[in-house]
Amino acid sequence: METEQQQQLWPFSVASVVEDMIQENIGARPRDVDVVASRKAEEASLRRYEAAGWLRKTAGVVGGKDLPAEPSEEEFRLGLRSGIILCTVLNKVQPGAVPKVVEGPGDSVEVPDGAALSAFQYFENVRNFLVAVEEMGIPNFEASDLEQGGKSARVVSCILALKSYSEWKQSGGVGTWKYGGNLKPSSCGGGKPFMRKNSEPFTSSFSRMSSGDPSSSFDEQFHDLIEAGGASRSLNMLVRTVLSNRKQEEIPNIVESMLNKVMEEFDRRLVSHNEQMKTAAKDMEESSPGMPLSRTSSDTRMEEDSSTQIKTEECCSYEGTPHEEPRDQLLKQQVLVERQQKDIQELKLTLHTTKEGMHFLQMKYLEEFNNLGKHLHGLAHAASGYQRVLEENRKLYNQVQDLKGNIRVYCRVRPFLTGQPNRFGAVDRLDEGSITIITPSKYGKEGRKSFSFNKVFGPLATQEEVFADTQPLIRSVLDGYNVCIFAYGQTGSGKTYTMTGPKDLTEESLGVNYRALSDLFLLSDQRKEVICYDISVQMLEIYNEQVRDLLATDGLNRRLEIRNSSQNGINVPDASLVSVSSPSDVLNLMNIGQRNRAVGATAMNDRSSRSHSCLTVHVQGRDLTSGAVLRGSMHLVDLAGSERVDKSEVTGDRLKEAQHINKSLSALGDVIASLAQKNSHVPYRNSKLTQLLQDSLGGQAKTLMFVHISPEADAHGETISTLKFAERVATVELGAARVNKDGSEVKELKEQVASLKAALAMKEGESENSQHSRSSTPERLKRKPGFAFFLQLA
Ligand SMILES: Nc1ncnc2c1ncn2[C@@H]1O[C@H](COP(=O)(O)OP(=O)(O)OP(=O)(O)O)[C@@H](O)[C@H]1O
Repeated sequence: METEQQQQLWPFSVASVVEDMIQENIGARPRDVDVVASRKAEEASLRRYEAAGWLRKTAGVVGGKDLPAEPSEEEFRLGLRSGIILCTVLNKVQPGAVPKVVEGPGDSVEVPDGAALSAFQYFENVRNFLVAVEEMGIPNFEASDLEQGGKSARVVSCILALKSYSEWKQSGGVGTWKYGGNLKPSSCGGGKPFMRKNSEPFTSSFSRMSSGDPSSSFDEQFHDLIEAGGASRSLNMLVRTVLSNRKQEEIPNIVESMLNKVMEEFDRRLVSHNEQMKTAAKDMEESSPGMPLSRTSSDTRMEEDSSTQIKTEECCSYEGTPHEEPRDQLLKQQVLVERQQKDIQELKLTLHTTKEGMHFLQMKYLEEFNNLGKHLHGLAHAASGYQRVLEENRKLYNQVQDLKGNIRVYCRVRPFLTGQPNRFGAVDRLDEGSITIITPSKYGKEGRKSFSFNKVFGPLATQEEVFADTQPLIRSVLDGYNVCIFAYGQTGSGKTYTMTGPKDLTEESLGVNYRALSDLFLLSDQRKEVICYDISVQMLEIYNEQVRDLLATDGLNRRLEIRNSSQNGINVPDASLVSVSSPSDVLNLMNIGQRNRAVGATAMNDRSSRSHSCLTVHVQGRDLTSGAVLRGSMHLVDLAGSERVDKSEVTGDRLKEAQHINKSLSALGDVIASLAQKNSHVPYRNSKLTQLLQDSLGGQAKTLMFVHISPEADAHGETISTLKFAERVATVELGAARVNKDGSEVKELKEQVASLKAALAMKEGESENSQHSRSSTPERLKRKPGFAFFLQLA
């Protein structure tokens, strides 16, 4: 029972430790045991035959008995049991060593009572022999070795030692006789041949075992020892095999060292086991902090119990001498079992508490998970709400843009160019929303004509101011709307300046194109957490009603087809589409495009363009939350010069170019006017220009046109025709905007009435000071607000 409990508590047993130790330190392995045993048996036989042969030769026929030449162990033992042969031989070697040999009944000797000599009488022979041999310093044996089950090997050793002594003596007996070079007769006297060092408790106990019962052999004692520790028979065999290989006199030291190693190993394993127990207990405590585990005390008890168990085990296994009362041992075992049971109960309780703790924690986690889930749900709801608000915001923003008018026309007056004579200007007056042009009179009297726009920019307006009204539309592009920005005007009126900038660009002089794209990249970057944008660019030219790719790198000037209503908003799929990620990318592309643009000389401006150029920016945004895709585009169109062509001046190619330009500009005007009037039919197909921009004009699209005016007086004609074109577009749209803007309509009407009154009053004054009115400085114009309304209404 003790052994079972030990095995339950400890992951090893005394037997396993001994077995491991023997295998590790002595090197005997179970599979070697058979080989070793048979070799040993063979050697033992040979030694026995040698001893028997020498005895036969020396003693001859003694007492009617003779030893077989090659006796078995049993025959050998029986032959010598009477001690007669032994004493006879000894007396021959050392005459008088055994003064009186008790003879056995033989042919020549009559036993008086007819019975065999008693065992006691024979024992006298053996004892006399052993005493004599001992006195001679020859290793002897136990009398019991001649009995059944005794060890004949020691008897053989003794006889062979005697033989060696005899030979030494026969050879003259010079020097000190030594048997095998390791016999120390003096240390083996007193009938206690197995003296051991007594340095440790365990070895002392073993010594006591050895000396306490002389009749018990080492093997029996060791067997007992191992059995007490729960050893198996195989272990016993293993130890026997290891020891039988040794000389008798070596065995005590071997056993001692072996057992020392066993003890060391046992201690080492106990320490490591205790460490493991401690670590496991620590892990348990860490896994359930705050639990009422009285672990420290439990641990301490465990350690105490462990040490108790070590002591008990030592006691039972090694100190269990025959002197110790079995009752005490039983009591100790009972105490041990009780303690272990108590510990098991405690462990069970701890386990139960831990389980409950875990259950509690599980419930708590579940509750927290649920709360988190609710939070997450709320957040998701809020996020979708935020998305809805964003979407709403987008719509409202673009509605505001709509209210401002989907088609907006701005007028920009170029300053007088440096070096040009500052002749009488064509512009009589301009204010924020209108411009008045001096019209040459048929009858020599000047007239005035005024035009209204969403905004009028004077000669001093900066590029930044001009762009300011364009800026809101950039956001619309990112919201998925299409935007068209046109620069309209006669050659040299400043179209390229507005759209691109002057030849030598500075930060201030950067045109609408660059600024629009800069804003586009800036806004897309600001939204990158919400929407991921891809921005790519195409640059096309329409020259003589043919569409060409200005970014073509193969040098081929292919004519491209326009395909409307494409899925991805790209109407000219064969044109180069270049992905861009910064304004400078776009600037480089614009430079390439500009170089490729067809430029022809005209009488008015040697670098004026006779083609429409269109920089198209395609924007595709993917909402990172919903995955929804938005597509918007922005066309930045630098139109060809709008001047009328005097057939007498240009012919041939120039004339052809001019006709195409006029036709396409007129088609553009028709389309915009139709859209503004919300006509059911919009004549997109009348020109390549309107075809190209079909998807970006009308509907939700926003159109912005910069109408450019040259201030020179000799540009009267062109200016008037330009303004008429612009007026056609702008007036319709402005009217529509007024009707649409319900809230502001009354206010605007009131303003109109006020302006009308003011204009009437001024008209009266003007007729009086007609001379003064000829001056056309902007300052003067600005002093007369409302004049534009008057003229427009007139
Ligand atoms: N607002 C302005 N301020 C200063 N200079 C200007 C302005 N507008 C135009 N210019 C200058 O006037 C000249 C003609 O302008 P620009 O080339 O832009 O005209 P355009 O209408 O594009 O002509 P074309 O139709 O031939 O391309 C250029 O030298 C330009 O730098």
